[in-house]
Amino acid sequence: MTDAATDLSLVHPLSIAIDGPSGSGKSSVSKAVARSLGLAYLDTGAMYRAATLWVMGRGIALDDQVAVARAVKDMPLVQVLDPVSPGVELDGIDVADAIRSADVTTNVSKVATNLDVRGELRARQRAIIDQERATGGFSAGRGIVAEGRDITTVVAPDADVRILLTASEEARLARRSLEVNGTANKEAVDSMRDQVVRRDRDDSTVTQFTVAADGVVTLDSSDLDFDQTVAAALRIVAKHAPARPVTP
Ligand SMILES: Nc1ncnc2c1ncn2[C@@H]1O[C@H](COP(=O)(O)OP(=O)(O)OP(=O)(O)O)[C@@H](O)[C@H]1O
Ligand SMILES: Nc1ccn([C@H]2C[C@H](O)[C@@H](COP(=O)(O)O)O2)c(=O)n1
Repeated sequence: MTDAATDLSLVHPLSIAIDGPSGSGKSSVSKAVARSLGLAYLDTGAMYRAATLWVMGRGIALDDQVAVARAVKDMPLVQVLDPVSPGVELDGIDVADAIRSADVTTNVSKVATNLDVRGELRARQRAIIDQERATGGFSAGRGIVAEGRDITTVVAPDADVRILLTASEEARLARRSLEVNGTANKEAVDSMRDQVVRRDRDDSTVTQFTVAADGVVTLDSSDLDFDQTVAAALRIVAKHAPARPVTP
Protein backbone atom coordinates (compact mmCIF):
# COMPACT_ATOMS: atom_id res chain seq x y z
CA MET A 1 0.00 0.00 0.00
CA THR A 2 2.82 2.40 0.84
CA ASP A 3 5.23 3.79 -1.71
CA ALA A 4 8.43 3.14 0.25
CA ALA A 5 10.49 5.49 -1.90
CA THR A 6 8.26 8.40 -0.98
CA ASP A 7 7.77 7.25 2.59
CA LEU A 8 11.35 6.77 3.78
CA SER A 9 11.99 10.20 5.25
CA LEU A 10 8.46 10.96 6.49
CA VAL A 11 7.67 11.31 10.16
CA HIS A 12 4.41 9.90 11.48
CA PRO A 13 1.76 10.78 12.34
CA LEU A 14 1.54 12.94 9.24
CA SER A 15 -1.46 15.19 8.58
CA ILE A 16 -2.13 16.60 5.13
CA ALA A 17 -4.88 19.13 4.38
CA ILE A 18 -6.04 19.76 0.81
CA ASP A 19 -8.62 22.39 -0.20
CA GLY A 20 -9.82 23.69 -3.53
CA PRO A 21 -12.79 24.52 -5.71
CA SER A 22 -15.18 22.04 -7.27
CA GLY A 23 -13.61 19.79 -9.89
CA SER A 24 -10.05 20.77 -9.04
CA GLY A 25 -9.28 17.12 -8.27
CA LYS A 26 -9.26 17.21 -4.45
CA SER A 27 -10.98 13.86 -3.91
CA SER A 28 -9.16 11.83 -6.54
CA VAL A 29 -5.74 13.35 -5.81
CA SER A 30 -6.18 13.12 -2.01
CA LYS A 31 -7.16 9.46 -2.27
CA ALA A 32 -4.11 8.71 -4.40
CA VAL A 33 -1.79 10.57 -2.01
CA ALA A 34 -3.27 8.74 1.00
CA ARG A 35 -2.91 5.37 -0.76
CA SER A 36 0.64 6.12 -1.71
CA LEU A 37 1.64 7.10 1.83
CA GLY A 38 -0.47 4.56 3.74
CA LEU A 39 -2.63 7.25 5.37
CA ALA A 40 -6.33 7.48 6.15
CA TYR A 41 -8.51 9.59 3.83
CA LEU A 42 -11.27 11.96 4.94
CA ASP A 43 -13.68 13.43 2.37
CA THR A 44 -15.33 16.30 4.25
CA GLY A 45 -17.53 17.16 1.27
CA ALA A 46 -19.11 13.74 1.74
CA MET A 47 -20.13 14.84 5.25
CA TYR A 48 -21.97 17.91 3.93
CA ARG A 49 -23.56 15.71 1.26
CA ALA A 50 -24.62 13.12 3.86
CA ALA A 51 -26.09 15.91 6.01
CA THR A 52 -28.09 17.13 3.01
CA LEU A 53 -29.41 13.63 2.26
CA TRP A 54 -30.27 13.12 5.94
CA VAL A 55 -32.18 16.39 6.22
CA MET A 56 -33.99 15.97 2.89
CA GLY A 57 -34.98 12.44 3.90
CA ARG A 58 -36.63 13.85 7.01
CA GLY A 59 -38.75 16.28 4.99
CA ILE A 60 -37.13 19.31 6.63
CA ALA A 61 -37.12 22.54 4.60
CA LEU A 62 -33.50 23.36 3.81
CA ASP A 63 -34.02 27.05 4.58
CA ASP A 64 -35.24 26.22 8.11
CA GLN A 65 -31.79 26.84 9.60
CA VAL A 66 -32.69 25.77 13.14
CA ALA A 67 -34.41 22.51 12.17
CA VAL A 68 -31.61 21.63 9.73
CA ALA A 69 -28.91 22.21 12.34
CA ARG A 70 -30.83 20.21 14.96
CA ALA A 71 -31.22 17.26 12.59
CA VAL A 72 -27.53 17.32 11.62
CA LYS A 73 -26.50 17.30 15.29
CA ASP A 74 -28.20 13.90 15.66
CA MET A 75 -27.06 12.53 12.27
CA PRO A 76 -25.73 8.94 12.71
CA LEU A 77 -22.90 9.26 10.18
CA VAL A 78 -20.01 6.79 9.91
CA GLN A 79 -17.19 7.24 7.41
CA VAL A 80 -14.82 4.53 6.29
CA LEU A 81 -11.41 6.19 6.01
CA ASP A 82 -9.83 3.61 3.68
CA PRO A 83 -8.54 5.51 0.58
CA VAL A 84 -8.84 2.31 -1.47
CA SER A 85 -12.51 1.96 -0.67
CA PRO A 86 -13.88 4.99 1.17
CA GLY A 87 -17.38 4.56 2.57
CA VAL A 88 -20.24 6.66 3.93
CA GLU A 89 -22.99 5.17 6.09
CA LEU A 90 -26.05 6.84 7.52
CA ASP A 91 -27.81 4.89 10.26
CA GLY A 92 -25.99 1.75 9.08
CA ILE A 93 -27.01 2.19 5.42
CA ASP A 94 -24.42 2.64 2.64
CA VAL A 95 -25.16 6.05 1.07
CA ALA A 96 -21.97 6.47 -0.97
CA ASP A 97 -23.96 6.61 -4.23
CA ALA A 98 -27.01 8.44 -2.86
CA ILE A 99 -24.93 11.42 -1.68
CA ARG A 100 -23.70 11.94 -5.27
CA SER A 101 -27.24 12.23 -6.71
CA ALA A 102 -28.14 15.32 -8.74
CA ASP A 103 -30.66 16.32 -6.06
CA VAL A 104 -28.06 16.30 -3.29
CA THR A 105 -25.46 18.05 -5.47
CA THR A 106 -27.93 20.81 -6.35
CA ASN A 107 -28.95 21.38 -2.73
CA VAL A 108 -25.79 20.73 -0.73
CA SER A 109 -24.67 24.38 -0.64
CA LYS A 110 -27.87 25.33 1.24
CA VAL A 111 -26.83 23.00 4.05
CA ALA A 112 -23.10 23.77 3.82
CA THR A 113 -23.78 27.50 4.29
CA ASN A 114 -25.69 26.88 7.54
CA LEU A 115 -23.18 28.06 10.16
CA ASP A 116 -24.48 25.77 12.92
CA VAL A 117 -24.15 22.79 10.57
CA ARG A 118 -20.58 23.86 9.84
CA GLY A 119 -19.83 24.04 13.57
CA GLU A 120 -21.12 20.50 14.11
CA LEU A 121 -19.32 18.97 11.12
CA ARG A 122 -16.06 20.79 11.82
CA ALA A 123 -16.06 19.34 15.35
CA ARG A 124 -16.57 15.84 13.90
CA GLN A 125 -13.82 16.43 11.32
CA ARG A 126 -11.35 17.54 13.99
CA ALA A 127 -12.19 14.48 16.10
CA ILE A 128 -11.49 12.17 13.13
CA ILE A 129 -8.22 13.93 12.31
CA ASP A 130 -7.11 13.74 15.98
CA GLN A 131 -8.00 10.05 16.08
CA GLU A 132 -5.79 9.39 13.04
CA ARG A 133 -2.96 11.33 14.64
CA ALA A 134 -3.25 8.98 17.63
CA THR A 135 -2.72 5.24 17.40
CA GLY A 136 -6.32 4.01 17.51
CA GLY A 137 -7.69 4.94 14.09
CA PHE A 138 -7.78 3.36 10.63
CA SER A 139 -4.17 4.37 9.91
CA ALA A 140 -2.87 3.07 13.27
CA GLY A 141 -1.13 6.37 13.90
CA ARG A 142 0.34 6.94 10.42
CA GLY A 143 -1.93 9.93 9.85
CA ILE A 144 -4.50 11.31 7.43
CA VAL A 145 -5.21 13.26 4.26
CA ALA A 146 -8.32 15.43 4.80
CA GLU A 147 -9.82 17.40 1.92
CA GLY A 148 -12.53 19.99 1.47
CA ARG A 149 -12.93 23.77 1.37
CA ASP A 150 -11.80 24.94 4.82
CA ILE A 151 -9.43 22.22 6.02
CA THR A 152 -6.21 24.20 5.45
CA THR A 153 -7.65 27.32 7.09
CA VAL A 154 -10.21 26.43 9.78
CA VAL A 155 -10.47 22.71 10.49
CA ALA A 156 -6.76 21.81 10.55
CA PRO A 157 -4.62 24.95 10.12
CA ASP A 158 -2.01 23.03 12.14
CA ALA A 159 -1.75 20.21 9.57
CA ASP A 160 1.84 19.26 8.71
CA VAL A 161 1.33 19.95 4.99
CA ARG A 162 -1.37 22.21 3.55
CA ILE A 163 -2.14 22.39 -0.16
CA LEU A 164 -4.58 24.50 -2.16
CA LEU A 165 -5.32 22.47 -5.30
CA THR A 166 -6.58 24.73 -8.06
CA ALA A 167 -7.35 24.50 -11.78
CA SER A 168 -8.83 26.95 -14.24
CA GLU A 169 -12.63 27.07 -14.47
CA GLU A 170 -12.34 25.75 -18.02
CA ALA A 171 -10.29 22.71 -16.91
CA ARG A 172 -12.60 21.97 -13.98
CA LEU A 173 -15.72 22.14 -16.12
CA ALA A 174 -14.16 19.88 -18.76
CA ARG A 175 -13.04 17.32 -16.15
CA ARG A 176 -16.44 17.17 -14.51
CA SER A 177 -18.14 16.93 -17.89
CA LEU A 178 -15.88 14.08 -18.99
CA GLU A 179 -16.64 12.27 -15.75
CA VAL A 180 -20.42 12.78 -15.85
CA ASN A 181 -21.20 13.03 -19.59
CA GLY A 182 -18.28 11.13 -21.09
CA THR A 183 -17.52 14.12 -23.32
CA ALA A 184 -16.32 17.70 -23.01
CA ASN A 185 -18.12 19.26 -25.96
CA LYS A 186 -19.59 22.73 -25.43
CA GLU A 187 -23.13 21.64 -24.64
CA ALA A 188 -21.93 18.99 -22.17
CA VAL A 189 -19.55 21.42 -20.47
CA ASP A 190 -22.29 24.08 -20.19
CA SER A 191 -24.54 21.58 -18.42
CA MET A 192 -21.95 21.37 -15.61
CA ARG A 193 -21.95 25.08 -14.78
CA ASP A 194 -24.53 24.82 -12.01
CA GLN A 195 -22.75 22.06 -10.10
CA VAL A 196 -19.31 23.62 -10.55
CA VAL A 197 -19.50 27.42 -10.94
CA ARG A 198 -22.78 28.23 -9.16
CA ARG A 199 -21.97 25.86 -6.30
CA ASP A 200 -18.53 27.43 -5.79
CA ARG A 201 -20.11 30.88 -5.79
CA ASP A 202 -22.62 29.86 -3.09
CA ASP A 203 -20.06 27.93 -1.04
CA SER A 204 -17.59 30.81 -1.12
CA THR A 205 -19.99 32.98 0.90
CA VAL A 206 -18.88 31.01 3.99
CA THR A 207 -15.46 29.58 3.06
CA GLN A 208 -12.41 30.85 1.24
CA PHE A 209 -10.89 28.27 -1.10
CA THR A 210 -9.53 30.23 -4.04
CA VAL A 211 -6.53 31.99 -2.52
CA ALA A 212 -3.91 30.17 -0.45
CA ALA A 213 -3.66 31.32 3.16
CA ASP A 214 -0.20 31.93 4.68
CA GLY A 215 1.81 28.71 4.72
CA VAL A 216 -0.50 26.93 2.27
CA VAL A 217 1.18 25.73 -0.96
CA THR A 218 -0.76 26.30 -4.19
CA LEU A 219 -0.76 23.47 -6.73
CA ASP A 220 -2.27 24.57 -10.06
CA SER A 221 -3.24 21.45 -12.00
CA SER A 222 -4.73 23.24 -15.05
CA ASP A 223 -2.00 21.96 -17.36
CA LEU A 224 -1.21 18.71 -15.54
CA ASP A 225 -2.77 15.32 -16.09
CA PHE A 226 -3.93 13.28 -13.12
CA ASP A 227 -0.67 11.35 -12.56
CA GLN A 228 1.40 14.52 -12.87
CA THR A 229 -0.82 16.21 -10.28
CA VAL A 230 -0.45 13.34 -7.80
CA ALA A 231 3.33 13.35 -8.33
CA ALA A 232 3.42 17.12 -7.75
CA ALA A 233 1.37 16.77 -4.56
CA LEU A 234 3.74 14.06 -3.28
CA ARG A 235 6.71 16.31 -4.00
CA ILE A 236 5.09 19.09 -1.95
CA VAL A 237 4.56 16.62 0.91
CA ALA A 238 8.18 15.43 0.73
CA LYS A 239 9.41 19.03 0.78
CA HIS A 240 7.14 20.43 3.50
CA ALA A 241 6.57 17.51 5.88
CA PRO A 242 8.46 17.66 9.17
CA ALA A 243 11.93 16.15 8.79
CA ARG A 244 13.03 13.05 10.68
CA PRO A 245 15.67 14.01 13.26
CA VAL A 246 19.14 13.08 12.06
CA THR A 247 20.58 10.27 14.19
CA PRO A 248 24.25 10.69 15.12
N1 LIG B 1 -5.04 16.80 -13.00
C1 LIG B 1 -6.11 16.24 -13.52
N2 LIG B 1 -6.21 16.13 -14.85
C2 LIG B 1 -7.29 15.60 -15.42
N3 LIG B 1 -8.38 15.13 -14.73
C3 LIG B 1 -8.33 15.21 -13.42
C4 LIG B 1 -7.21 15.76 -12.75
N4 LIG B 1 -7.46 15.73 -11.42
C5 LIG B 1 -8.69 15.17 -11.29
N5 LIG B 1 -9.20 14.84 -12.48
C6 LIG B 1 -10.52 14.26 -12.77
O1 LIG B 1 -11.44 15.34 -12.60
C7 LIG B 1 -12.66 14.87 -12.06
C8 LIG B 1 -12.99 15.68 -10.81
O2 LIG B 1 -12.05 15.34 -9.80
P1 LIG B 1 -12.49 15.22 -8.29
O3 LIG B 1 -13.83 14.61 -8.12
O4 LIG B 1 -11.35 14.61 -7.57
O5 LIG B 1 -12.60 16.78 -7.94
P2 LIG B 1 -13.03 17.50 -6.60
O6 LIG B 1 -12.17 18.69 -6.45
O7 LIG B 1 -13.03 16.53 -5.47
O8 LIG B 1 -14.51 17.95 -6.95
P3 LIG B 1 -15.78 18.24 -6.01
O9 LIG B 1 -15.33 19.19 -4.96
O10 LIG B 1 -16.78 18.85 -6.92
O11 LIG B 1 -16.22 16.92 -5.44
C9 LIG B 1 -12.46 13.38 -11.81
O12 LIG B 1 -13.02 12.68 -12.89
C10 LIG B 1 -10.96 13.21 -11.77
O13 LIG B 1 -10.55 11.91 -12.18
N1 LIG C 1 -14.84 21.35 4.04
C1 LIG C 1 -15.90 21.47 3.22
C2 LIG C 1 -16.21 20.48 2.30
C3 LIG C 1 -17.29 20.65 1.50
N2 LIG C 1 -18.06 21.74 1.61
C4 LIG C 1 -19.28 21.88 0.83
C5 LIG C 1 -19.09 22.52 -0.51
C6 LIG C 1 -19.70 21.60 -1.50
O1 LIG C 1 -20.74 22.23 -2.23
C7 LIG C 1 -20.27 20.45 -0.71
C8 LIG C 1 -19.90 19.08 -1.27
O2 LIG C 1 -18.50 19.01 -1.44
P1 LIG C 1 -17.85 18.13 -2.63
O3 LIG C 1 -18.22 16.72 -2.35
O4 LIG C 1 -18.44 18.60 -3.91
O5 LIG C 1 -16.38 18.40 -2.48
O6 LIG C 1 -19.82 20.59 0.60
C9 LIG C 1 -17.75 22.70 2.53
O7 LIG C 1 -18.47 23.72 2.62
N3 LIG C 1 -16.68 22.56 3.32
